[in-house]
Amino acid sequence: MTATILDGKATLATIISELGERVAKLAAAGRPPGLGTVLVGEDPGSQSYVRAKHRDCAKVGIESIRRDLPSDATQADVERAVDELNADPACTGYIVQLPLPKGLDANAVLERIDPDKDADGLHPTNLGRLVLGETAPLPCTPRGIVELLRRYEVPLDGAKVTVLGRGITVGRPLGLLLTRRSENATVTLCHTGTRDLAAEVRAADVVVAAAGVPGIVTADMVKPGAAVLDVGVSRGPDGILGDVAEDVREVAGFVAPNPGGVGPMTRAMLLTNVVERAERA
Ligand SMILES: Nc1nc(=O)c2c([nH]1)NC[C@@H]1CN(c3ccc(C(=O)N[C@@H](CCC(=O)O)C(=O)O)cc3)C=[N+]21
Ligand SMILES: [Mg+2]
Repeated sequence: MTATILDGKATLATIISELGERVAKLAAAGRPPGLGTVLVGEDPGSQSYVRAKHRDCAKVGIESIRRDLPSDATQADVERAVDELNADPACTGYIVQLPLPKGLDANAVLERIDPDKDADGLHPTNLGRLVLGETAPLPCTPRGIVELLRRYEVPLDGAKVTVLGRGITVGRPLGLLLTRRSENATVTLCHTGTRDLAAEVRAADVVVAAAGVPGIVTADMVKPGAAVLDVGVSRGPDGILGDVAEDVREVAGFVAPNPGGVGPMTRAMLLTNVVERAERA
């Protein structure tokens, strides 16, 4: 058996064309959506993600507003950039690219974002709304994972999902999304304290690997036919290394590769959040 590829890159292209009409409507009504990004420092990975996000915006017709700050920017400098985007009517949604350089207080920055312009869904108010089941912008990577599974008709209702990683951008909010009544999955959230990771993965119909440990999910751990989504990003000398070993696709029913799987879906959901923010503004 060889797995069906969950092609995030192709799905991003589809979503970009779907969003075009909504963006045109907003522009015609005099309310064009605009995505802001705040990038601090010179990390090549972060720079390349931010570049890609603005390239996507150009394809959909979303205006781009970039605030690039040097790596020695102070907390006050970053907060000033946030205040400016909060006040800028051309910016309907924005993100602060994480991680911030050492010494900056990311939580204080996230809390300063206007929750109505929070395109990442990472403001504490919006995470709280997610917990409460209220409408809110959803974190992009978890939303992208759910959307990718939906488009490939991978069933979630009643499914056992094992998530590796409890970080605030992926694992923890993903557990909240998947256990909503609309998804109805049973979620096991694994982390460095998990006693028998292989057993937790082996029990799963869907595995989401966001541990950041190259090759931590191996073929012998995967239930035949399961869906395995690789969200791990480690940078090796030859490029991105995912969490999922190459031979998993001989056992799995579906594989979201890395690159080409969940990463582009994260960008697709950022665009979707920005359009939704503009529609609600
Ligand atoms: N405030 C904030 N929001 C984020 O959503 C956020 C963030 N900070 N910090 C970093 C992570 C990571 N992330 C990715 C986005 C796109 C790809 C992506 O498009 N990857 C391509 C390849 C990209 C490449 O080759 O460098 C792919 O997987 O095919 C990956 C990862 C968003 N993040
Ligand atoms: Mg994200």
